[in-house]
Amino acid sequence: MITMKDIVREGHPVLTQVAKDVELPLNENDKKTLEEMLLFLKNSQDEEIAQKYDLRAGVGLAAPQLGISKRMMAVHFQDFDENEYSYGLINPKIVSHSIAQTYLSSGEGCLSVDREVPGYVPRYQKITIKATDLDGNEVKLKLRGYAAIVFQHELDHLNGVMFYDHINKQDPFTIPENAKACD
Ligand SMILES: OCN(O)CCCc1ccccc1
Ligand code: NI
Repeated sequence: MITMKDIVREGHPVLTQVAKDVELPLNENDKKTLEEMLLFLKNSQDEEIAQKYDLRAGVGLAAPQLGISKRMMAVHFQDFDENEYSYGLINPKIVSHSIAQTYLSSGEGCLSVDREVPGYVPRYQKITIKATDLDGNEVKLKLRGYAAIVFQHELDHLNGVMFYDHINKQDPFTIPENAKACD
């Protein structure tokens, strides 16, 4: 099972590389990795398992965070309206997005960053994503608010972008242009 020792931390070059497309159909190895990533997220949100294995709770994970520079990501979370999102996605891409932006007033963190980096992280308020899921099906997801934020955080990892790259250097808490807080 994946534990925190498998997660690379900032400074590792894989986190700033652009990950490569995954060959389809998914080979057994990539499929197993993506299933393990989804299981890690579920484990990290289970109080007992997280405590037993000292897991930091995560709502998403991208393959580069395991040192695997491939365009695969997993998400497992409920948004503020209790919609459930639990996916292993391959070669995800944003096919459209709003002009309007959003951000979490609490800022963001990252399992690959062992420090607080304060500041608002501006993100598109609405995005439409196309990807292939673990069963090999084409999925098209229309996301907004918190769900849009989580998916964009993971997609950034596939492009070697960290959440703090978006924080305004002059004033980390300046309200991003045409943005409304998500929470
Ligand atoms: O890449 C996943 N990760 O480092 C875990 C935290 C994910 C995350 C945290 C705050 C807002 C959006 C997404
Ligand atoms: Ni992250």
